[in-house]
This record gives sequence, structure tokens and C-alpha cells, in this order.
Amino acid sequence: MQINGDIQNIKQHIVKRLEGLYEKTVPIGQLSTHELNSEMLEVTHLLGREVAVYLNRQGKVLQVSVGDTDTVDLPEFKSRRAEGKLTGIRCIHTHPSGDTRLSEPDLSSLRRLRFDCMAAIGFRADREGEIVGSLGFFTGDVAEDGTEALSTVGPLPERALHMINLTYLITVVNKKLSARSTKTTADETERALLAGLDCGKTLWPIDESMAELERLADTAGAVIVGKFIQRREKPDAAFFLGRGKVAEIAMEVQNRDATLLILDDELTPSQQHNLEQMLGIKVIDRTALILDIFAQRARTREGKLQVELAQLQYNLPRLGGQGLVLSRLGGGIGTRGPGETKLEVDRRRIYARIHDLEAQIDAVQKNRHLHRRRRKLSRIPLVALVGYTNAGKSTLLNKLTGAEVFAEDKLFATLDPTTRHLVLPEKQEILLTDTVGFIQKLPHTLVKAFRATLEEVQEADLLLHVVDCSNENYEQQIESVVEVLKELDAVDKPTLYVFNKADRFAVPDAAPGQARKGLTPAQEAMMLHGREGICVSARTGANLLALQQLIEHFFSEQQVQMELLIPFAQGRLLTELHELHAVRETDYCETGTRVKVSLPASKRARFEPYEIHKK
Ligand SMILES: Nc1nc2c(ncn2[C@@H]2O[C@H](COP(=O)(O)OP(=O)(O)OP(=O)(O)O)[C@@H](O)[C@H]2O)c(=O)[nH]1
Ligand SMILES: [Mg+2]
Repeated sequence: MQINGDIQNIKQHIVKRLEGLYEKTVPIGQLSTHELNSEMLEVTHLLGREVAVYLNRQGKVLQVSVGDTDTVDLPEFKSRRAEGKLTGIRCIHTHPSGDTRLSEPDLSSLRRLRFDCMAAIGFRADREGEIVGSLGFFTGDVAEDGTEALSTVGPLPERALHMINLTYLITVVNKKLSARSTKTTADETERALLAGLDCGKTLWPIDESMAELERLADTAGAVIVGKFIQRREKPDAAFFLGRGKVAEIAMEVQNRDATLLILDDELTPSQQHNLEQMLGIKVIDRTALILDIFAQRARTREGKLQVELAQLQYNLPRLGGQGLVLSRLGGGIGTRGPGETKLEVDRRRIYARIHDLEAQIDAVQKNRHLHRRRRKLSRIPLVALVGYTNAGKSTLLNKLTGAEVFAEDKLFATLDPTTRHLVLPEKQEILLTDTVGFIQKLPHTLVKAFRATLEEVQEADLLLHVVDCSNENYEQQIESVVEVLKELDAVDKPTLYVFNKADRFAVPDAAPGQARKGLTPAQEAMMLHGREGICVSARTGANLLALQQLIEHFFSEQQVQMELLIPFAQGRLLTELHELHAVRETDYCETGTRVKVSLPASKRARFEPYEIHKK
């Protein structure tokens, strides 16, 4: 390793010690170490001249030099200078005089070479052996004279210097510098790093979960610039990830110019806060990401109210931590509300807004209940499409009913339920409703916020669980959907499985040139695995008639038990019941005829007004 500067008259054993400085390393984010400082100062003492080391952000010594810092020329460093930004290299040097204040030449080389920072160290004059130092750095602002402003601190004890979080400092400064050199706008594309934890005992393989996170981030409009997976028994209480991994990510933030870190799991407010402090960029989790997508996609008034409520409830405990994000670094994913609005950041106003939103949702919900009552009276059973996001629910609804619901190869294309009337081949009428797609790790707050929308599911007489059977994780997706259904108390509803996208399977034994698409009956049976259902293709229309027949069959087969009191004036109803062969027991009382009936589920709503409710 070469020593920079004039070393001709230096004794060999001192040259050796200078060379030894190349072996020293410094933890990422820390200015220097006591070991490095003392060695530099001892050599300085032997030489009577300045010693300087140049370190990169990984804490590796790139160059050692003797002589004053302004005469060192570091050609290879200059080429690294990105427009407007810091070089990624810092200089630590000794002041043999013991006065560690930064000199004019020090500051000018800091400015000229655009170092991350410049430090001068020395022994404190009055106390033998104690090391002190000063630090100079760019602030990212413009000084009054139009030059880049510099700031200096010190002399400080080395302990204090080592407590400065360099990563954070550099990120904030770089952010300011690049904001000035290129005009940035609030909706500038986010450059996201993704990170996930593999605890080894989750339902989903971590790779799959990360791939899904990537699709979510893409849907939200971010560019993915890096991915990290850490294997670890359980999350770190303070940082969620281990410290080493956080340091590694800190480096990537610099190298890749990332503006956002997205974690695959829910973070506690303090983990989020700590990570932001360490990394100097915005940190969000899967939940915030999903909320952000929902905010962008909600169309109906009710949808918007629900998303905003969920976002505010999510943000409330995080406000302290997000101060940095929301106020200083501003904008982008995680700060966008539904519509044009940016999310409220003032705690008091949030409380007021939450209150207001809840009242509005209540009102909307009352209105829906009215509709529902009316619909019940219309006697038409309700069938709800449920399933993992992107399974093809909307496509299926469109194909079956000729509706024009937005369907797209993006996650969460649908947020607002759409209901359509459908007459099945044998004239059974149903109402078919499309719902928001589910996803693994669906935030609890969101299920709660979307309760009103998801009431359609709870009210349904039959669920069609749509599955994208071309997705290799379809079994896990089914399980995740079932988890959400449990949360909605809808898991025991009668369900038909609709294995969609069957067209993606080529028939293996199709004759050459006859590349028929579809599933063989054997494959179909294997997929359904005992579940009641059918394989279809919403795209090609294959098997959709059979699906409709299956639904019809369900309603004609399904028997419900009821006890009714039919007023004498409504004798016509009694006749109808007899025609259905539904009557099991008859009893007469003062007000009418009491009957115990067993009738097709499709007729339940018709007779519900006469039902006797047992206490
Ligand atoms: N190959 C194939 N693609 C399909 C089929 N059905 C739907 N798709 C595609 O799958 C993607 C998702 O379809 P959507 O209907 O939006 O799915 P969804 O379940 O409503 O999704 P969310 O609303 O996001 O929950 C779209 O690109 C569809 O074109 C199918 O039968 N075969
Ligand atoms: Mg949809």
C-alpha cells in the first residue's frame, strides 16, 4: 500500500506503521475509532508532521498520506464526484500543534474535494492523552455569499465525535444537495429498497412474500432498487432487522440513492422511528404500502372515507417518528391520502378528522342497511365473489354479467363493491357482487375499516371463492383468504371454489399444432382436492356455463329450516309453500297459520318477513 506524500526521509519502521493504518476499519456510520485515532496521533508525534487517512462509507481506509491535507491530490476521488453530491469519502487528519480547530486550508479542501466530512484530531493540551477533534461538513444549504454552506463543530472529546451518526448526516445533506441540483417534485418516483425477515415458520416462503411486496411497491409507483432478506429467529425489538443488516442497508441507501425502505411486515412505531433515524430516509411497512395503494384506488365516497380513516388510525401512534418524513422529507408513498389531499399531520386535527369520518361512515352505513332491507324484500339471493387479489374476480363478474368493472393486472384493482343482477340458465336470479381482493398479512386495521364494504360478504347467501390456480402459491392464497373470512365471521358460509385462469394450462397430450389450453379432468380434480367447485377461465369463458349451473344447483338444493306465521289474509303464500313441498308441520293460532318449513335457500328472503323469531 502506498503512502501519499513525501516519505523519502522517513524511517522504515515509521513507514511500516503508516502502512499499518490501511488495516484499520471503522464501523459503518461512525466517524472513526479510538484505535485509529491513537495510532495516527502516535505516528504524528514520531514524525512531527500531519498524517491523514481517507475512508469510504464502509469504513475502509482508502488512502494514507503525510503532509498537509491541501497538498494531497487524490485524482481517483475526483472522478467519483456525482453532480451536486458528496463523494462518499471522508478525511481524518492530525494537527501536530494540538489545536484541532479546522484551518482555512482544511475547509477549502473539504469544499474542493466534496468530502462527506473533514475531521481534525489531536491531544487536548491541558490533559495528557485525551483525544479531541473537530468536524467540518456541508450543510446542504447555500451561504449568504452564494457558496455551499459549511458547518463545523468542536473541539469535542472523541467519544462525542464517535456518537455522531454519519449515515444520517450524509443522507440528509445529500438529499438537500440533490434537491437543489435537480428540480425535484413531491411526486417524484420513489426509489425503494425492500426488506423482509425470514423467521422460518410463516405460511409463505419469504421469497414469495417479497415478490408480492415488490408487486405492491410497483403498483404504488415505486422503482425497486434493492432487496434484502434476513434470516433471524425473531425481529429485533428496536430495529426489526439486526444491526448488521441495518448497516448494510445504510450503505445501499447511499449507493443506490434510495428514498424509501419498505418492510414486508408490520413495524412498531418505535422500530419505524429508529430505522428512519439510522437511515435518514422514509421507512414504511407493508401495511402503509397497502393503505397507500388503497388511497390511490378508492373511487366511491364510502371507499375514500374508509381508507382515510384507516390511514389516520395507522399514522396516529407513529406521528413522533414520522415527523421527519412528513415534514422535512415530505410527500410520496405513505403520505398520500385518498383524492387530492395529503394526510393530516397535526395530532389534534387528526382526532377531529377521525371523529368526523366515523360519523360520515355511520351515515353511509345506515343508508346501506336500508338498501339491504329493500334487497331482501326483493327475494333475490346475494352471491359474493371473494378471493385473493388479482385472482380474476372482476373479470369473472364482467364476463358473467356484461358489467364493466375495472379489471387490471395490478394488485387491488377493485376497492369498491359492485353488484350486478344475473339471471342463471334455469331462470334463477341472483345478485352477484364483486369485492376488494384479500392479501396475506392484510392489515387488521384495514379489515376493520373496510367492514362496511365487506358486509356484502357477511350478508351473502353464497360465496364464490375465486382462485388463480395458475399461481403456484394458490394453496397459501386460499388459506390467507380463509383467514380474512374468519375475521369477518364469514368462514362458515356456503362456498363454491372457482379455480380461475385454467386457460393458462396447456393440455399435455394435445396433438401437435393443436395447442388446446385447459385442464384435464384429472388435474381439475387434483386441484379442487375435495373442495366443492369448478375450474374455469374467465378470460376464454370456458366452463362458465357449468359454473352458473353449479350456482343454480346450489340454490335449488340448499334447504333452510324456518318457522313462519302466515296471516290468514295471505293464504296465497301458504299455497306457494305447499307447491314447494316445503311444509313440515302446521298449527293454527289466532293470528294466522304457524308452519314449520324446509325450503330452498333462494326462497328464504321471500318468507323472512313472516319468520317467528325465537327468543
Ligand atoms: N389468463 C387469464 N387471465 C385472467 C383470467 N381472469 C382474469 N385474468 C387476468 O388477471 C388479472 C386480474 O384480474 P382482475 O379481474 O382484475 O382480478 P381481481 O380478482 O378483480 O383483482 P383485485 O380487484 O385486484 O382484487 C387481469 O389482468 C385479468 O385479465 C383468466 O381466466 N385467464
Ligand atoms: Mg377486482
